[in-house]
Order: sequence, then C-alpha cells, then structure tokens
Amino acid sequence: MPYTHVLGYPRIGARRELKFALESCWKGETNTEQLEEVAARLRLAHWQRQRDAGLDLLTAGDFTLYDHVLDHALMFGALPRRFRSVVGETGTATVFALARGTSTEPALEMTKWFDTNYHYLVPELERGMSFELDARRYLEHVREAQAVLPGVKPVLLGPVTFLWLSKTVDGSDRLALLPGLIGAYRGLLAELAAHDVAWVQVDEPVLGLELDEPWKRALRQAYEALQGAPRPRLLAATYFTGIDHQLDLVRELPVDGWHIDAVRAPQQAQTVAQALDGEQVLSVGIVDGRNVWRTHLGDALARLRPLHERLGERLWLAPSCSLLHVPHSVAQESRLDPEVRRWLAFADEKLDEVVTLARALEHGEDAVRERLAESDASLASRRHCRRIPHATVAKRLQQLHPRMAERAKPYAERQQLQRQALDLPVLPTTTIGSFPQTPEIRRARAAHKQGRLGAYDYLQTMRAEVRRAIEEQERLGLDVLVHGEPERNDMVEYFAQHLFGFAISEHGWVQSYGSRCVKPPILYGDVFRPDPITVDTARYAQQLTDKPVKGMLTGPVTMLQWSFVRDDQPRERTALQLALAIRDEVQDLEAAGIRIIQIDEPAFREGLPLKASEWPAYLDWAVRAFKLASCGVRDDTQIHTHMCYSEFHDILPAIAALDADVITIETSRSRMELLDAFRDFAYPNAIGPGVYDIHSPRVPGVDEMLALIERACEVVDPARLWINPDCGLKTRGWAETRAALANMVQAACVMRERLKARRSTDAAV
Ligand SMILES: CN1c2c(nc(N)[nH]c2=O)NC[C@@H]1CNc1ccc(C(=O)N[C@@H](CCC(=O)N[C@@H](CCC(=O)N[C@@H](CCC(=O)O)C(=O)O)C(=O)O)C(=O)O)cc1
Ligand SMILES: N[C@@H](CCS)C(=O)O
Ligand SMILES: [Zn+2]
Repeated sequence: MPYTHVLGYPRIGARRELKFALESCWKGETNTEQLEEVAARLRLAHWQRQRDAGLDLLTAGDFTLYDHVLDHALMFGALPRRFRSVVGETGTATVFALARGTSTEPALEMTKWFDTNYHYLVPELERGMSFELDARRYLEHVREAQAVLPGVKPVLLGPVTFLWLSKTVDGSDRLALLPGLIGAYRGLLAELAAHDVAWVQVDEPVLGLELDEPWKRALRQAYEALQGAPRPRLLAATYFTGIDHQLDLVRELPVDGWHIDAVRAPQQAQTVAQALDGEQVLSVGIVDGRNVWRTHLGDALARLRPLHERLGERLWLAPSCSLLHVPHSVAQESRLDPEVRRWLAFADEKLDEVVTLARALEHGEDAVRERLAESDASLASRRHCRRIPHATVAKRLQQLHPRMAERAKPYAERQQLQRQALDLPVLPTTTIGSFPQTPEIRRARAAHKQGRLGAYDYLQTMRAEVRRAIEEQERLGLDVLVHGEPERNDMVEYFAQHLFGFAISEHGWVQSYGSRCVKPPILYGDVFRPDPITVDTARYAQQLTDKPVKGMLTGPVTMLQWSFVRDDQPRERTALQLALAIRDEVQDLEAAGIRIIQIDEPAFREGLPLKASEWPAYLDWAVRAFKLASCGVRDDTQIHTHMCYSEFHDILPAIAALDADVITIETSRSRMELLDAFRDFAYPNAIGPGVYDIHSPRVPGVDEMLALIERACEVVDPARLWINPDCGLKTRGWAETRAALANMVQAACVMRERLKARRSTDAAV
C-alpha cells in the first residue's frame, strides 16, 4: 500500500489549548512546566490521531511553542548577537524573548510564510557566525512520537530554505554561511540515524520559486554535502506551487524522494515522476492542505492510478502541504449549516482522505466503496446547491464597464478638491482603524454570541466603545478620526458574517503567529451584500465629532486572501464579486456623509504568486478589483488604503495603479527605508508611513518619531505626507496607545512648526 503521511499537523489545538496555555504563562498565571505539560499533551493527542487515522508515518518536529523557523535558528545556535547578553541558556525563556522582545530588545522581525497568512520570525544571521547544534528538544519530540508508533518521520526546514528565510544583519551574503550550516545539519542527521529514524522530510519550498543561479548552486552544494555521512533517507518536500521548472535540480539533487504539491500544480505529477531514478519515492500531495473542501476521491484516484502503476511501492500519499494552514476538525462544527458542513474537510478529515485513497489503490475501490460514494454525494451536493449562484451577481459581473474602475479626475485635481472639502493641516494625523480590543469588548461579544447579552445591549456596549474612542482621539488632538472597530471580531470575518456566500465556522481557528489565531471565513457561493454593513456605526461615530471620521472597510483582495475560497471558479472572479459588494458599501458610506473611506489591503502583496513570471496576471486583476471597489465615489471623497506586513519595492507600479488618494504603510521598523523606493519610483499620491511599531508594547518617544518624520519629509513632499502608526492598535492596551498617540501628535506638531519656520526662512532668502 502506498505510504501515507502528512507534512505537518496543526499545533494550536482543536480548542486552541496552546494559545490559552501560552497566554496564561505570559501573564504569569501558570509556569513553564505547566505550559510544557499542555504542549506535550497536544503533541501526544495529535500523533494518536494520525496513528488512529491509519497513517503509516507519524510526523515529528512540526510542533513549536511559537514558530518553527525560530526553533530551527535556536537549534542551530543562531542566537542573534543583540540577544546574547539579554538571554541565558537556550530554552523557553529565550524563545519568548526573541519572539516577543524584551524591555531592551525588540522582537525578531515577523513576516509572511510564502503566500500564506502564517507569520514566521526572521532569523538574524551575520558574517562568519558559527552554527552549533543543540537538538535536545527536537530529538525528545522524535522519541515521544516513536513511543506512539515506531514509524516516525521527523520534519526539518531545509538548509537552503532556512537561509532564504533569514536575513543577515550586516548585509553580508547569506549563502556564505551555507557550509557552516550544513555541518550542523549533518550532525543532526547523524543523531536522527542513531535514533532509528529511516526517513526525514526536508522542506525546501524555495524550489517552487524561480531561483537564480547562486541559489540553485546552493541547493546542489547543500545536498551533495549531506551525502556520505550516516543519515536517514531524505524526502525533499516542496509545496504551494510546482517544481516542474526545476527538473534539472530534481534529477541532480541526491535525495531519496520528493514531495510535490499536486493540488496547486497537478500537471507536475507525471513530469516529476519521469525525472526520478528507479529508487526514489514520490510523495504526491493530492489532498488540498491550503483549503477546506473535501477531495473528490474518484477524481483523485483517476489521477493517482497511472502513478501507482508506474511507481508501485515508491508512491506515497499526503496532503499537498502542512496542515498548519487548516483548522483541526469539522467534527466540532455542530452549528455550521449542515449542507456546507458536508462539503468540508479540515485536518482530521484530510487524514482520512489520504488513507482512503491509499486503500483504494492497494485493495481496489470496493474496499472503500462507502467513502467514495460519500465523496461523490458531497461533491454533487455542492455542485448543485442552489444557494451558490446568485443571478444579480452574475448579471452585475456581465455589465462591468472599465469606467467603473477609474476615478473621474486625476489625483492632482482630486487632491485640490479634497483639500477644500476637508481643510486638514499639513502632516495630518490619523490611526489605522482599530483601537484596543479590550477583554471587556471580547467578553461582551462572547456573551452576545452565547445569547447572554441581547442585540440591543450589545449594540449599546459597542456604541459606548465608539464614543470612548472618539473622545480619546479628540483629547489627543488627532485630525482624522476612526470609530475604533470594537464591533469587529476580525477585519475579514466581520464582513464575511454580513455577506451572502460565506459560512462562518465556530472553531475553525488557524494559527497566524505565536498565540494569535484567525478564523478564516468559508467563501462558498456568489458574494452578495444584502444590506449596508458599516454605515450605521460610521454615521454614529461621525455625529459625535466635527472632525472627519474615516469609514473603515476591508478590501476585496484581503477578503479573498484571508478566507477559504471556492475552488470552482477562478480567484479573479471571486475577487470581482467581493469588489462589487465593497463598492456598494463605499457608495453607501459616501451617501451617509462619510468623506474619507479607508479600504484595507494588507494581503495585497501576499496574494502574489510564488513564481515572479505569474505576477503580472495577478496584479492586473487584483488592481482591477481594488479599483472597482474604490472608484465609485465623488472626486472630493478621499480614498485611503492601508498595507502592512509587506515589502512593496518590487510592486510599486501596481500600488500606484490602485490610485488611492492616501496609502498608509508599515515603515517604522525599517526606519522609513521603504520610502526611498516610493521616492525613486516617483509615487504620485499621498503616503502615511508608519511612525511607530504597534507590535510592541513599548511607547516610542516624541524625538524618536520626530526623527522618522524628519526623514520622511526629506524623501516625500510634506504636502503629501500623513502621520500615523504602522497598523491598527487592536492588540495593544489603552494606556500605551494613549501615551504613544500623544507623542505622535506632538511630534507632528513640532514638525509642522519646523516646516513653517523653514518656509519663512526660505521666503526671506
Ligand atoms: C492584520 N492581521 C490579520 C490577519 N488575518 C486576519 N484574518 N485578520 C487580521 O487582523 N493577518 C495578518 C495580521 C495578523 N494579526 C493578527 C493580530 C491579532 C489577532 C488576534 O488577536 N486574534 C484573536 C482572535 C480574534 C477574534 O476573532 N476574536 C473574537 C473572539 C475570539 C475568542 O477567542 N472568543 C472567546 C471568548 C472571549 C472571552 O470570553 O473573553 C471564545 O470564543 O472562546 C472576538 O473578538 O469576538 C486571538 O485571540 O487569537 C490575529 C491576527
Ligand atoms: N483597519 C485594520 C487594519 C489592520 S491591517 C486595523 O486597524 O486593525
Ligand atoms: Zn495593518
């Protein structure tokens, strides 16, 4: 029977046990031993589930208390120099110090894991550093798994992907560190061989990218160097895209097998199979690890049969990628619409799918007849569901006109009109939207959800929060206010709750970073907005103040990117449907007297395909979707967008093509470096470069922010500059928020005075 395994399993816990254990440990309510107990229980339960589902190999090494990339850095002794005097021995305290920062040292940078909504911590390396292996924790997990089932396949981040994901703090070439790093990997592989490990999964997702020659060379060097020493067999794992553009590497790298993503890149299964030698195994990722739809088992079998005939025992089956990106189990979803529930497979159900496929290949379809029939019925029910198509939506899509995605006047003219309409000072101050989601807000929402707080009382509680936010902002002297988003559990889930075409799970949590989770909505049908969503709240907030209040929406690309979306139509079409729904909301906000509307697109960059050659096609429809959402307003209505977690250097033409009047971006941690790119590109519209890092509880001083604003004024015409934090403040507390914003407003005031003084000096000269 084909070997069955997973590339990784969710670690947060079906009831988010790890999240709660981490947070109580951080609050000092429990100690690290208690945290470790919860972690060990979770690992055990997850392995038992894999074993009971019938997988042949258990996966170890995928569990982490915070982030697996950070764990690898520490296992290889890559402790950043700046932390050396701050932390002691590598242990849980060190992990948390690097992940969350200390009173003196900011945390490691966090960034997106390929094209997912998972954030990893970026290892900080430097020229000449040595790597020293400390694999005690990793090996302990391997032994724990072996006690559940002897067939354990540990997973390791491959050396080249590890370097690709890291940065050097001194600007030196990361690849120069490869030989030293390989020494540590060799040591680890020898240890694993001594632990009776037969196979190790070495993740090298960088193979899916369009790598340049030095990185390809690095792959060759790395895997040549891993040969020879005593080691288990290596399964090189790739995912999220195809590797059939790298068949030379597939042929050359001396590994014992390959894992490929046959969901995102079905065409590659045959070509990669042909490139293997007669010994190598092929692990086919046939079950979608990035989405929640049940696999059509009949179709999957039809695709697998020729591979099985060709490869026999050398065919392995698995989900396409780690199951980290999907929730634990559909079994918990007792409140989900039963029809939709029937279409879904989360991590546990995907284990069953993999095992069923293997049984069918080995023993014939009769052995799994019932499962195949269920799968057919589920697919038929989805295909024929009458709630999926929506006639109005289809008609509107047919009637789209290019003019709908263009503002009437160019930016320079809009800028004049908006200046007159809004009468804002130079360097206007604002925030990104959310204010602290206090435990009281979350408790009120939980009580409302459980029926303990009625709709009216919930509305009043949220209105009180909006009032508080407006009062705080007026006291602080901000220029453009926000309502604070208290009513939103999440910037994507909230909108999904109010749109047709989405289902919301109850426990479908997925780790976003550390203890933070998101519950991606399930987009199954045509998207339609039955009623305005944010207009009442925006109107309420606006009537509390004379200052402009920004309407606050989530953009179509981010809604798409952070949901589990339908796989029965192109993403582009779904994005346009979302765009139309948001366009209606934008127009309703304008009609309600809201003069500034922000459409957040933090996931705009994340949606880029992994292969750069596929970027233009994506950018084309992503820009169109944003413009369709944003361009249906008068020229004196100001459209803002916000992006964070992003590098924009290489997509600036597309960012400019969005034609938002103002873009607020995350820049404080890179000390405004990003602005150089905006200057070099001659970005035409207004920019709000973030002047403080909202990820840390640290309150930045006036001088610190003033220095950043000075730097920004050197790079961008102050007439086009806004002053704001990097991102929303939902994860912060009120005390630090208040203090930081007071400093920010003061820094803006000082800078305005400086500009005024400079202007009068210039005039005198
Ligand atoms: C901007 N970011 C976002 C991303 N993706 C999104 N979908 N949304 C984002 O905002 N990706 C990039 C970044 C990632 N950043 C973050 C930041 C913070 C969080 C976070 O805080 N997540 C929360 C869950 C948020 C939520 O939905 N809260 C619900 C309630 C959830 C809950 O646990 N309720 C409890 C009861 C509560 C109580 O009694 O006190 C329960 O149901 O048991 C809400 O507010 O109603 C988290 O806790 O992890 C995520 C990503
Ligand atoms: N308006 C959102 C954007 C987050 S990226 C917020 O402020 O939380
Ligand atoms: Zn943001």
